[in-house]
Amino acid sequence: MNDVGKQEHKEKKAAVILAAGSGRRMNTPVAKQFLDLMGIPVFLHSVRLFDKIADKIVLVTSPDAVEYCRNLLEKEELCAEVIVIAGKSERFLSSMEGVRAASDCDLIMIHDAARACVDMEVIERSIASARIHGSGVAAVPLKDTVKVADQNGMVLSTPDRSTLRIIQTPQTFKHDIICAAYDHLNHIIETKGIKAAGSITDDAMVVETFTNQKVYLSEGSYENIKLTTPEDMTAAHGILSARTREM
Ligand SMILES: Nc1ccn([C@@H]2O[C@H](COP(=O)(O)OP(=O)(O)OP(=O)(O)O)[C@@H](O)[C@H]2O)c(=O)n1
Ligand SMILES: C[C@](O)(CO)[C@H](O)COP(=O)(O)O
Repeated sequence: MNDVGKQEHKEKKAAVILAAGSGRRMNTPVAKQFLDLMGIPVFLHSVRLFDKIADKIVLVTSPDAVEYCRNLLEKEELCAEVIVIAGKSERFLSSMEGVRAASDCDLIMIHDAARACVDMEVIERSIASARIHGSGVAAVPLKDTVKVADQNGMVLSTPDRSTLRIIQTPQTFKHDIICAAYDHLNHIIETKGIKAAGSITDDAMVVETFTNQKVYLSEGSYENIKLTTPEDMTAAHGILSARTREM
């Protein structure tokens, strides 16, 4: 109870874990989120970690993998409420499904299952930023020089690197912000068709484009790589093995 005698509202946190992609660039017979990484499927690394902090986990996977994931997660001793739902053809559509399923929560953390090396510090910083600013999008400064080039490989310009960030997940938002953003996007798709959505590569972009809310970055980690091409599996194995040795 607080000092005016009202029941304190306990913050409810959801983790939406996106695992419905086809992993085209990994070029393996099994989609990358189901590949073995240190003895367990890639997506399970994120599920186990977010289970330490989330009240609810929404795993979004491909329609033909829903049963497989449900069976696998039933055998895990997870503390959070866990639901497994089917994703869609684009990341932002899978995310929209996940956000809907998590809409009973106050904070919604959206995370790529392909970022299996995320750590708790990154997650906590993303949550802390969302509590203060409404959003916390994990990001790191660029280490390399970036150039804008034309199709012939001729350099057009060199952007000021200090203004650029590499964007990761988790991307955490207060409920009202992310739900309003996806509701607006859904309305546009329903009225104008999917092409009107344009090219959306992350959830922050949905908030930037379809609300007047500012998006805030939180400190990510250079170890929080996205498993995209085959050499990323070797790197992830190295990162996770080093952590196991440190323990
Ligand atoms: N329709 C989609 C596409 C992607 N994702 C998820 O979003 C994350 C980031 O996407 P990306 O790394 O691009 O995965 P894929 O789309 O699977 O990879 P590719 O573009 O190489 O096919 C992944 O965890 C992926 O499973 C999803 O849930 N639904
Ligand atoms: C959301 C994301 O992981 C941020 O880095 C990324 O934009 C999604 O991956 P994609 O390769 O653009 O689908």
